[in-house]
Amino acid sequence: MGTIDPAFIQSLEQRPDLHLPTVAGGVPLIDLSLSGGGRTLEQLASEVGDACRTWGFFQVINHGVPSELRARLEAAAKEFYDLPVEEKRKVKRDEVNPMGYHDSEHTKNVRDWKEVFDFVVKDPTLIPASPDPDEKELRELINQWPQQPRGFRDVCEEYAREVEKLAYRLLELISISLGLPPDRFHGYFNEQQTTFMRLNHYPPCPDPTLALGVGPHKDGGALTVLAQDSVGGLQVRRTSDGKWIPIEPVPGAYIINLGNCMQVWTNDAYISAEHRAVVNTQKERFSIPFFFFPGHHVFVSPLDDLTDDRNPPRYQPFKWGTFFATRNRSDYKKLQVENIQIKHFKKGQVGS
Ligand SMILES: O=C(O)CCC(=O)C(=O)O
Ligand SMILES: [Fe+2]
Repeated sequence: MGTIDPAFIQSLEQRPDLHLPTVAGGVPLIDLSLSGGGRTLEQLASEVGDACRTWGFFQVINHGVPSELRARLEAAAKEFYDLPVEEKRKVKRDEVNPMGYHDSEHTKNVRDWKEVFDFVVKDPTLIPASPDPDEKELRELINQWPQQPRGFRDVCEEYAREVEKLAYRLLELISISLGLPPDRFHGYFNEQQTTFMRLNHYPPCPDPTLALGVGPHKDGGALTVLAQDSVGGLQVRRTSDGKWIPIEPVPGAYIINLGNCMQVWTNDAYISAEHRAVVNTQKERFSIPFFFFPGHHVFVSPLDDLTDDRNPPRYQPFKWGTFFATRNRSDYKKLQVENIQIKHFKKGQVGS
């Protein structure tokens, strides 16, 4: 094994097992098509609900996103990452504007073995000017587009529009599975959403036993729609026993995982599961998440419709914009404090 910069080295307990066995009965694969007539909408929603309760992760097929569009985006991402680093740094993100190219992201204060390109789906996107909970001023997140490869911006925007449709559909299925009206969550998104997309590139790593492509974390928003390529490397921590379980690539499928907001809205009925990505010595790997995030003004708290005296709210309300702005600051550079987490809003367990 080669040597790597100490900034990438994970603590002993976080170092990955690269050869996890495939498990039977892993993360469910759900067919979203109802056209065969085999199932009702309610039955489909109930499959989704079971996956959200047990895993917080599932994969979907027959999802409606054109495979040709996904292939074009994947090709554009590869072309972008093949450019010389000086070219990519022309659209480098900075502390003021977190959109663009970035090659030194930290998850939980250890550097990730990856480079990323981020763009917001609604351009510009408004967020609070600072992470201060009393901040009244807003600022704009604005996309930075590279000159090369040609057509990069168009394919990114076209893809985002298609995946957004899938994200709303999943939100409806989740609502139905909870016994709520299908559009129960829609008002939190619309034109004000802070959704962004990321093109992840994980280069081969000389010592994948020490580093991680992305360290263990939970996604922040409502849900993530993730395209992974055929290389593999994503692992989810199973809540029943804390074991890391690999998510096998299924050609053409999307991985759906719930974020922190959905766990809070459902008062812990549905799980926002921890996950990470391992790297390898041989192959570069690409993945493309769509992070479906509410508007900055949304106060996130357990839904009234899902709580009562017997199931009282487990979280204090928090403002999404403040949570987002705080997260963004802490993954930009190594901080001495833990990144903001929903457990910090859990009633009676502050700091646990
Ligand atoms: O690369 C992957 O499969 C997962 C990426 C991920 O979890 C993230 O970007 O939040
Ligand atoms: Fe993630």
